[in-house]
Amino acid sequence: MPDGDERILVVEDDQGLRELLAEELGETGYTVGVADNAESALTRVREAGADLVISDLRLPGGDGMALLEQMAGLHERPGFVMITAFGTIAQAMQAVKAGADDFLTKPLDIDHLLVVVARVLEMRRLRRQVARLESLVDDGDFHGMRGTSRPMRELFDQIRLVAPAQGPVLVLGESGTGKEQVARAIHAESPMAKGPFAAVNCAGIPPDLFESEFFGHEAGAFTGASRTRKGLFEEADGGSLLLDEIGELPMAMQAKLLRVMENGHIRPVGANRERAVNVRVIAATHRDLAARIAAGDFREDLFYRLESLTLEVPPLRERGEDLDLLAAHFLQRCCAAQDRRVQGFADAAVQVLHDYDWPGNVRELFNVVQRAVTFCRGEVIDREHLPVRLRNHQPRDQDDPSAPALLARLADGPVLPTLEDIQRRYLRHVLDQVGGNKRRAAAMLGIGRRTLYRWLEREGLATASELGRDEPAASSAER
Ligand SMILES: Nc1ncnc2c1ncn2[C@@H]1O[C@H](COP(=O)(O)OP(=O)(O)OP(=O)(O)O)[C@@H](O)[C@H]1O
Repeated sequence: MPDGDERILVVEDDQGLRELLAEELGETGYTVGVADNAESALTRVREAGADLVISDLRLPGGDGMALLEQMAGLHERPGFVMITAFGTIAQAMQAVKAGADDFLTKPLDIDHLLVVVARVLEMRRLRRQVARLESLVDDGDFHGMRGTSRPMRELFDQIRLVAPAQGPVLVLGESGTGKEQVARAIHAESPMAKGPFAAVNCAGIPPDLFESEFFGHEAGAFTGASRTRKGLFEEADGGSLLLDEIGELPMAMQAKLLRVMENGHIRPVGANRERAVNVRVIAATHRDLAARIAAGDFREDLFYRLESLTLEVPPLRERGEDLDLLAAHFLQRCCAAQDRRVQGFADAAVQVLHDYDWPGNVRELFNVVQRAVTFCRGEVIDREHLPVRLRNHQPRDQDDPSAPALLARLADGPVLPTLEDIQRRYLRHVLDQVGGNKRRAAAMLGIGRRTLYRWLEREGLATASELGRDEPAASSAER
């Protein structure tokens, strides 16, 4: 029995038949709309959507076949049942060939009609379910993270590798790249998956509360501690604990954290005994920890304890086709949340999204799509629905007035250099500019560090082992 959620549009110019069909279908439990010509039917489906269209083959203002063709071009194509006159079986077959799900001949047998309607709607539900499941596989859904680009596939492989291993994991990446999602995926792939997952943002804890947040406290341990409270390590016992923004942890807490990670025991504030805990620590940061160490803000010993399993989450601008995939994914999510039916992005909007460099990464993209869905009143997100900062953004090359001058300098000999020559010279130039710092060089070139390593090795500018030595943040998983 239908629950009224399924919407059927009856397109019929014969008023008597139209009303009869609407009544029968309505009484059966469907939500029914009507139209008496092809044009208004199309407008209705575009604006309000429909799960099934039942249309007469002959209609004023365009025939049912043309309507069928137009429906096929819609993003969410409704099911389609064609009504033909008795004795026009050839036309009915033609309609099925053109994509109609079934046909009915006049005079209509209402019981037969209801069986056909139920079957077509059921088929449509199943088709959508299959498409959804296929998209989960094909769209590279890895524990809620979407990505089919090479850097993301590599990241998923690395997560599968580090998850079963013992020991802490360090997750590096710019803000909004999905570090917390990566931590959840590590937990889900690990032997501790059935245990709890706890997360804390170290930047959000007042310094005097750190110890009790991490290790808990006994009742009366300090003013305001009226009851005994478990700390994060006990909450995460048997599972994983994400320490987000680890770079913000005060030095004194870093020493205590290191101790717990080494001996697996905590002592709640005010307790006179230690307790054993079994927690997988996952630390994340967008900070350059090597620079924090150099500035005296981060303990080197803690860093070395954390960095043996390091994962780097690539920035969105290095993920190529994932931008479209994520935009479409967020569009679907936002439409569902706001109960809207926006079909997609106009070419001009896609261009703007691609020209932008996404400093806020995936989180920024989500916010942009959410805002666009709110501002867009029609079916398609266009340029004007995107924020001004995106529309006014100049792609990097045009941005840099020195680029033509630099190119001229690189190519200033009597013979024009090859592209490889230019690449080699440009690499040296960028390395000079950043004082040999490979992390910054990679960021400036807009490529991943491993790609930079490959280039440098190929150009004979360094060997793999040399490259590893001055890069404390490079992971074993990466090399
Ligand atoms: N690959 C992805 N697929 C789908 N959603 C994603 C993906 N990566 C990130 N997100 C979403 O983007 C948002 C930001 O992700 P997350 O909080 O994990 O980033 P973060 O790197 O931890 O951010 P911060 O540095 O600010 O702590 C979340 O809403 C998350 O669900």
